[in-house]
Amino acid sequence: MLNHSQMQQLQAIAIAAGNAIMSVYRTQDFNVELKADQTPVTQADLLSHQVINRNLQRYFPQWPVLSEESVVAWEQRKEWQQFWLVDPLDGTKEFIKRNGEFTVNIALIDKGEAVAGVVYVPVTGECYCGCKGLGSWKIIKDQVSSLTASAPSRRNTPVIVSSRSHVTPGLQDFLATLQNFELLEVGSSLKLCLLAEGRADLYPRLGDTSWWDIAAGQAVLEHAGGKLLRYDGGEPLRYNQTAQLTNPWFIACSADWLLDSEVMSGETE
Ligand SMILES: Nc1ncnc2c1ncn2[C@@H]1O[C@H](COP(=O)(O)O)[C@@H](OP(=O)(O)O)[C@H]1O
Ligand SMILES: [Mg+2]
Repeated sequence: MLNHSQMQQLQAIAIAAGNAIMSVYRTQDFNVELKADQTPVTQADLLSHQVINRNLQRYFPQWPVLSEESVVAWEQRKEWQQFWLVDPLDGTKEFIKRNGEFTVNIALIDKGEAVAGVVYVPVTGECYCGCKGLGSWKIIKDQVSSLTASAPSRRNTPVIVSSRSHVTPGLQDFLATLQNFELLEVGSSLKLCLLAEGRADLYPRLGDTSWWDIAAGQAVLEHAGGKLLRYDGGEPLRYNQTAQLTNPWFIACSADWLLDSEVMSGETE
C-alpha cells in the first residue's frame, strides 16, 4: 500500500510531532484542560496534531485525516475508502504523570483495514513501523531491526500487558481465569509494540478504546506476525464500518499465542 520512501516520510512526520510534544514535556508547567468527554488534553496534544495534519496534507493530499483532535462527521467519512487515522498523543495521562509511556500514532486505513502504521515514542526515540507487503521494523538512532511478534523461545510464564490508567472489570474477570502469568502495566499503544517485538505475549483489552488508540499499533503488530482480534468472535479489528468511534473489546497476541487454543478459543461474553 505504501512504499519504503512513503514510510520514511511518515516516520519523519511522527518524529516531528514527537519533537513538538517534547518541547512541552520539558517545560516546568503545562496546562491540562478537560475536553467535553472529560478526558485530559494538553498543548502537546494540539501541537502534535497540527504538525501531523499539516504534513499529511502536504505530502499525502490524496487521503483525508481523521484525528482524535479533529473528528469528521460520519455523514462525510462513511464514503472514505482510504484515510489517515491519527492519535497525536496517545497516553495523555502518562504524559501528565511524566512517566514517558506515551506515543504518536499514524495509521493508514484502506477499506476498514489498518494497512500501515507508525508508532513513535518521543522519550526514547524508538519508532515502530508496519506496512502490508513490507513487514514491521523498529528504528532507533538510524539502526533498523525487523520485528517478529513471536518470542524467540516460548516463555514459561507468559507476559500479559495491560493499561496503566484504565483497568476494567472485564480485564479483571479475564485475568481471574488465568493461573500463571506476569502482568506488565504500560501506558498507550506501546503495549502493541511490545507484542510486535516479542517482549510480551498477550494484551486483552476488555474495555473501550477509540479507533485512533489502536490502528497504528495494530498495523505494526499484524505485519510482525501477531494478531489483534475481536473478543466477540475472533475477527480482526476493522475501522470506519459504523458511526461510532469506539472499538469492540479485543485480544492482541504474539504469533505464539495463536497456538494456544485454550486462550484463543476465547469464550465470548
Ligand atoms: N472508555 C474509554 N473509551 C474510549 N477511549 C478510552 C477509554 N478508556 C481509555 N481510553 C483511551 O485509551 C487511551 C490510553 O490507553 P491506555 O489505557 O492503554 O494507556 C487514551 O487515549 P489518549 O491518551 O489519546 O486520550 C484513552 O482515551
Ligand atoms: Mg489515545
